[in-house]
Amino acid sequence: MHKSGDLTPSCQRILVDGARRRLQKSLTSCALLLDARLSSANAASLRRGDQRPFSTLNSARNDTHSPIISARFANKKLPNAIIVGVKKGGTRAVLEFIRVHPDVRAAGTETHFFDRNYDRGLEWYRRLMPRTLESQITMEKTPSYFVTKETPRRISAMSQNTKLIVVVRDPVTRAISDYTQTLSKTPDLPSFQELAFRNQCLGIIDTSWNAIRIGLYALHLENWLRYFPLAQIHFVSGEHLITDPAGELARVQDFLGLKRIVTDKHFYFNRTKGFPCLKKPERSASPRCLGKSKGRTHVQIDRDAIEQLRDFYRPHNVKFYEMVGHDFRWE
Ligand SMILES: Nc1ncnc2c1ncn2[C@@H]1O[C@H](COP(=O)(O)OS(=O)(=O)O)[C@@H](OP(=O)(O)O)[C@H]1O
Repeated sequence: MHKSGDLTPSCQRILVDGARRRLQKSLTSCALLLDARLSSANAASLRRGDQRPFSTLNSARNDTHSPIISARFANKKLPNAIIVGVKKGGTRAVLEFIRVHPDVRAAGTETHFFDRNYDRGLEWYRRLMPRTLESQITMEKTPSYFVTKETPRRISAMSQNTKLIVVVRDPVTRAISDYTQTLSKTPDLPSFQELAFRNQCLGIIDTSWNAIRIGLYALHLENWLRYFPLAQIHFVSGEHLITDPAGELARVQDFLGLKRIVTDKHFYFNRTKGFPCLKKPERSASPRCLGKSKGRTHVQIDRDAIEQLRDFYRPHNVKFYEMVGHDFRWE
């Protein structure tokens, strides 16, 4: 056996590093084993219908398990900020752009926790989140939240401090984008006009059609303001997001209390795509644009129908501008 005094400093370092690696390895396998045991215990508890809030479950764990386990579990946090809408507003772009920031980690897929999966409980939701350091914020995006009646109350029950981001876009263009997406999945869909109007000659809009209803931003916002102050909701212009992504991202970073790290240096305009793209997305060194379903060519809608929709939305838009204190200029 060596005595450390017999060895040169570089040999000592090699021995220390080796010991540290072995220790690290055995701690990791120990933690993985316990992690697996806890996962199955937790799955059993969820099968039993254990719907206790996360804080209760977590503190129960902390009572009985080692600091290694607490650390492993503590690093999946419930989101601090959520992009709650609007569908086809540019929500994917905002999430992909903001997650370039080193202090942001995000769930990749839409969780639909607060609208479709609420019964699964907060622990299920937390598990969908990425692991984060204490200094990092956790985010997710599910655009349907903005128009789901129960969502504001449910998010405020999780945390009244949750920061909310809404990407808004001209409701007429948004409706056409929404229709274009549905048509791509359902080719025998009735025409846009058939769905948008109860009576096109009389200019009567069918507000029960989701593609129309989602664009009534003032109406939906009223519901959010019952649970959150306006200052806790940040609105991104879907139009500016395309023409000036760095400008919009600067405001998003300010709102989230982050240093402005995502800047114009992160974007380039891809002429083939016709949209701004990232030079270096999260965890990748090569440039990337959003997928084919983002930035589709829209179905052509006749001018009269568009004018009628503009007339319909105008008072709703004005009300929305007044509520948020910003004119988005959808004319
Ligand atoms: N950089 C960049 N690249 C591609 N697309 C961009 C970008 N910025 C904003 N957009 C706009 O995002 C629209 C899709 O919005 P969402 O991501 O919210 O759609 S979804 O609700 O998640 O389906 C999508 O709508 P369509 O153009 O109608 O396809 C885009 O206009």
